[in-house]
Amino acid sequence: MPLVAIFVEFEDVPHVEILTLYAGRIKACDREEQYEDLSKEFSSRTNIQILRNGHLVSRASDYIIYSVEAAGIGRVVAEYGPSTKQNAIVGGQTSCKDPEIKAFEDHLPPDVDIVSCHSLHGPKVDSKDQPLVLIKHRASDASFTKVETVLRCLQSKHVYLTAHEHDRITADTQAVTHAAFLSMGKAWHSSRQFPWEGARYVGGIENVKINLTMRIYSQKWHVYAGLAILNPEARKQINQYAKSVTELYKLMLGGHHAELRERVLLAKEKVFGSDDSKWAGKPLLRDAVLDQFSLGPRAADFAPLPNNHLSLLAMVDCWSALGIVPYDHMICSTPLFRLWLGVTESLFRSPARLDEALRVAVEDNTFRSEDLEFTFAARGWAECVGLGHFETWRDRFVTTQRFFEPRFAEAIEVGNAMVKAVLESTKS
Ligand SMILES: NC(=O)C1=CN([C@@H]2O[C@H](COP(=O)(O)OP(=O)(O)OC[C@H]3O[C@@H](n4cnc5c(N)ncnc54)[C@H](OP(=O)(O)O)[C@@H]3O)[C@@H](O)[C@H]2O)C=CC1
Ligand SMILES: O=C(O)C(=O)Cc1ccc(O)cc1
Repeated sequence: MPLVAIFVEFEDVPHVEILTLYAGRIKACDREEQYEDLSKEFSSRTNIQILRNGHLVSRASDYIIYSVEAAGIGRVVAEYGPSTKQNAIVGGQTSCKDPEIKAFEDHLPPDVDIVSCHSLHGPKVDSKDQPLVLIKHRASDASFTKVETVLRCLQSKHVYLTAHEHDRITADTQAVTHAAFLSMGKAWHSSRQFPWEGARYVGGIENVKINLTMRIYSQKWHVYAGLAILNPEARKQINQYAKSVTELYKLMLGGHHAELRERVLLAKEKVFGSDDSKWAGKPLLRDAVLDQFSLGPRAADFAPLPNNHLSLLAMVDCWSALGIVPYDHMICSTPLFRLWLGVTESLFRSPARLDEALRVAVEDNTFRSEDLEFTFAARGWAECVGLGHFETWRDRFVTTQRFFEPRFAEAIEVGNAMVKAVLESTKS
């Protein structure tokens, strides 16, 4: 069965793996001006035919995947959708399904089936065993089976959801997780520091914060903007995260240790259970694994500076306020979310670590200004998402991206190695 993709920058992102892994015939296109370059690039791939535009791809293909910027899906489907071959199957790989499904419903002929998908992992992660969401929105069983047969080349774990369930879960997992990392990056940028050059950010938890922040900022802004701004479920989550950060920071500033402790422990109980029953049998992450992936140099006897872990305390406070139990979403979680939950867990699992963070939060003024920058950053992202301002979102992202850019080559390598090692070590 011919498979078609309308996208494409041929980078190592999940949907592009289909081009590598699927052995059947594929027709693909990018924008028309990319035609010559793409044709040259794929000239040696006998099963892949590059066409000039989406009309030519659509009219000749049985299964079409739209893999374009989420914000552009309406425009692109409006253009090519009416050219879809009779009785074909159409799907999308965008990170937010609400606009995608709307575009299909608005612009595809009624005889066309709709089955969407979403690979829940980013670049340089082997698609094998990672979650792949499949959405049988308007399709016969036979069409759905065809899609599963094609996508089986990814060797991912198929997760069956509706579009609405998909958006709700990815708002809880991806959007709010990204908000935390985007805020860390912005705060470090505002303080003009590469965190791995300072003593505060040493050790396993800090390596995760730094490496994942670099991973996000080294990618394309539209992926993160799309899943935050276009997902109708995401706004509330991102807003709550900013609110949690602000309120905890105020308690810290005011020296309200008892109140802060009570609030954090209550959140811990709601999220992790009163008898810690929500933890898995073993920790999601092990310090020994994380400790290896430092971007900065480390002397053997180097002691990390105390850290109140505002970003992690706020995460649990946010989950608690929204009634989110993150473990419920493991079946369709991204590696990034699992790592973030893992470091949160490692702080909250250890009463001594948590007590120390709460003590530092109130008694230690060393990092007040950095935490203030982090609070501003979280509020800034939330406001931007709330207003739905794509351009402001892009500018906020790109200026910080530029700041870190000289360090990306090294950071991406270390970050990829960390994600790979953690995925290996958590296989069971
Ligand atoms: N990056 C990731 O890790 C993941 C991304 N996704 C989702 O997949 C989608 C694509 O993301 P990604 O591949 O990273 O982004 P890219 O920017 O690399 O790919 C989108 C491509 O679509 C092309 N395009 C835009 N309009 C048209 C058109 N009219 N006809 C043909 N091609 C067109 C763009 O061209 P041009 O650049 O010239 O505008 C671009 O090459 C997004 O919705 C993203 O949210 C899903 C899972 C993971
Ligand atoms: O793991 C993450 O959250 C990532 O950042 C990578 C990513 C980005 C967009 C997607 O739609 C899916 C995965």
